[in-house]
Amino acid sequence: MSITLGPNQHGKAEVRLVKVDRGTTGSGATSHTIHDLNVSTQLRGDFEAAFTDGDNVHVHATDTQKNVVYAKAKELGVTSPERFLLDLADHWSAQPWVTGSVMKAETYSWDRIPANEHSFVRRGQETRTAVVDRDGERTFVLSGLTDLVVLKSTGSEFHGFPRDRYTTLAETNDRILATSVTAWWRWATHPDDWDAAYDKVRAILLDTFAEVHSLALQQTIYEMGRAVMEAVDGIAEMRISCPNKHHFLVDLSPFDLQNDNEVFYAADRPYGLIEAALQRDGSTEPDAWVSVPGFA
Ligand SMILES: O=c1[nH]c(=O)c2[nH]c(=O)[nH]c2[nH]1
Repeated sequence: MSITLGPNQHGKAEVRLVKVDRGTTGSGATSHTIHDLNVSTQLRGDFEAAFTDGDNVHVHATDTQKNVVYAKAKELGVTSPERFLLDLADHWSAQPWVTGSVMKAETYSWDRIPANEHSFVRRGQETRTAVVDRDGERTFVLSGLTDLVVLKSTGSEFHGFPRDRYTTLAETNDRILATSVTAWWRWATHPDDWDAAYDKVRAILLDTFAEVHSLALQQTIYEMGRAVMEAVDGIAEMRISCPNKHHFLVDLSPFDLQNDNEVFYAADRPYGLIEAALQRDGSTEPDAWVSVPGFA
């Protein structure tokens, strides 16, 4: 009996690429565009020996394939996913032993937050939530939202934190700030129009995220909650939970390319998790929060 190797391929799956185009508008303001892709590459060709003999002489390492995604984003830009995938396919067709490739991309769409030219909300992501908890005479109403994914491509810094022998994080005065907001707010008095109230809170959360020049996600969260509670009297308390969706600048120097804050690796884990409760006049109703998961 002989066993033969059939079709095979190798590549890098789910390369999370964020490319920021920092163009300018007619008014001279800088208008950013986000290209947010999840790219997977596969190569086919004369690669049997790696499978049958462990001979890697022909293998284009999947790590190299990942690097090509980031380097081509810088060299050629990302105009459309199709154009970008064709560019990747062209690159690999020109390499030895490659006879074919499969390049795939998922693209995530972002809508601009009207407040400025560099803040975005991910399209069609969020869920509106509500809890009514009645116990005898008492009724608590919580409104909320989850998975409100927002990103700003500038206007965020993080520095001044303590350093010791375990600290490696570089200080930055210009980073991407991205998070997925989960927020709850407790009503002390009920609004006349629940839907309008929800829209108002959502809009304030987005505008504040966009407008606050952030020195930490902590500060942004607090300002978002504060702005809502200052604008909407009936809200007595808020709880906000935000993962810090880290975007790491890709080091393109090994490829003799400069990365001017343009090409990022969007890490999905681990992530920072920043949470805060805000109270009007320092008062809280702990019983109201029992059925809301995830907050300390
Ligand atoms: O906004 C931030 N807050 C932190 O507490 C923190 N910690 C970290 O590593 N990066 C950040 N960013």
